[in-house]
Amino acid sequence: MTTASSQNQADTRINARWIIPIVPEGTVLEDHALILKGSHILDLLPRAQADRQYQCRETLDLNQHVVMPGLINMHGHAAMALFRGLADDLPLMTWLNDHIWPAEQAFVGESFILDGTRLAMAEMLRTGTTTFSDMYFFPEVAAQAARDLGMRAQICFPVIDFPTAWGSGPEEYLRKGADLIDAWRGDDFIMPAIGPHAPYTVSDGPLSEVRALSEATGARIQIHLHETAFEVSDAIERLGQRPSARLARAGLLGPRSQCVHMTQVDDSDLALLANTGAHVIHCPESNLKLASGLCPVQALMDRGVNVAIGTDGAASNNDLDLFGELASAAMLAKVVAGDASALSAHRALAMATLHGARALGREHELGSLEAGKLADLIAIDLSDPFLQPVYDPASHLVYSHHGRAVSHSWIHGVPQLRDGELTRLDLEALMPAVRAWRDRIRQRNAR
Ligand SMILES: CSC[C@H]1O[C@@H](n2cnc3c(O)ncnc32)[C@H](O)[C@@H]1O
Ligand SMILES: [Zn+2]
Repeated sequence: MTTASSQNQADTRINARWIIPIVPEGTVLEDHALILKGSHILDLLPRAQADRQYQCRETLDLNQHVVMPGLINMHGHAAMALFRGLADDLPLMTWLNDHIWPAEQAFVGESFILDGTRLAMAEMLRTGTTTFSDMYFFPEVAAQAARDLGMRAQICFPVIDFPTAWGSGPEEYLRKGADLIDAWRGDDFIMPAIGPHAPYTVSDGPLSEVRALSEATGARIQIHLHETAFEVSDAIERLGQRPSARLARAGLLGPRSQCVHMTQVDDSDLALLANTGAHVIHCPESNLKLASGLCPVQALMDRGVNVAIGTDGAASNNDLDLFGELASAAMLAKVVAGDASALSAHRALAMATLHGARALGREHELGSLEAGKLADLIAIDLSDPFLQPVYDPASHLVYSHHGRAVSHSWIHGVPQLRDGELTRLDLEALMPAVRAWRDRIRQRNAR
């Protein structure tokens, strides 16, 4: 007989209709319980066994829900949420040169970053993201905002050849960035990283400083790479080599590198990525909207390249719902590979969780529901009539679902979303600031 005193003590027990732990891939557990203690997952086991083994402070019955690891949005520019819908239906270089960079020059500053990042974090939390990667100006402000809220974030400080509101050029960016890395060393939530913008905006000198800083500190490097065919053909014409080859020669491709977009991939690129252990971050909706191109996800995975997923900024997507991104990714992968079995629903879910954790170098503690890992998880309510009947919850999560059905989330064991309501961020209180930015930005555009 089990007595209360022989039971293990824990904080939270979640009884879920389905649990998709991601590891082993393809698994759907029914009528299991997840046990949380402090910031970690203590156990994942059948409910009857949990009754015998654990006494928990609180128990949550999620009988119409799927529980899975929190999503990891591996690429974005969070504060660009304030530029959502500002410049649509344009190709990348026109969008950047004629619209986005002038708007950033006019408006980006500390308060823009704080308000925009908070708006983006609210949307990401509401749609199931628990960890995000950001590459934007005033990264110290974004880092503090994420830490204050309790979201996990890789914060990539920008390196770009021209002056911006954040600094006068690469030398200052790298100096401030090294301080950022020092400031957050050892933090569980904030992972400072280096964000050289793209091969066409960062020259060889700063690129070699980026490599040196990454080698000295272990910081990851995230870069927009092979986003368009023009980027590649222009580099071949001007420099006589593909951007991927230039980065490899500069020592920038390796297990700490995250290459964002990769819509142009030939055999030499495949070999470079596979041989160096660099990660690819796929942003399907941004690639579609800017007509940039299509990433050959299945071919990359077949060669053993780790492919994670990101939304990019809300100005080129135009939302931060990673579940929507997964639907786009899964369907595009099939067309690109000419194979309906490419990027299955379960593999897509792994791409948004475990593969992101791998790119961050935190696969041992994030990205799957396993005892000993951090308690970053979400619940999705599948009771909606238009999600019936349920044969395989993974199918609905990827093909039939949108992020608004996410009902609960925990990060580091702390509840962030309860019955669809954010617990630690007052979205209503943020709205006046968002409207004020809209008015200012609209006024300038009307001139
Ligand atoms: C130097 S901070 C980041 C910089 O990148 C710009 N940006 C946003 N989306 C994209 C994209 O898809 N490709 C290239 N650059 C992008 C953003 O506006 C910032 O200026
Ligand atoms: Zn981007």
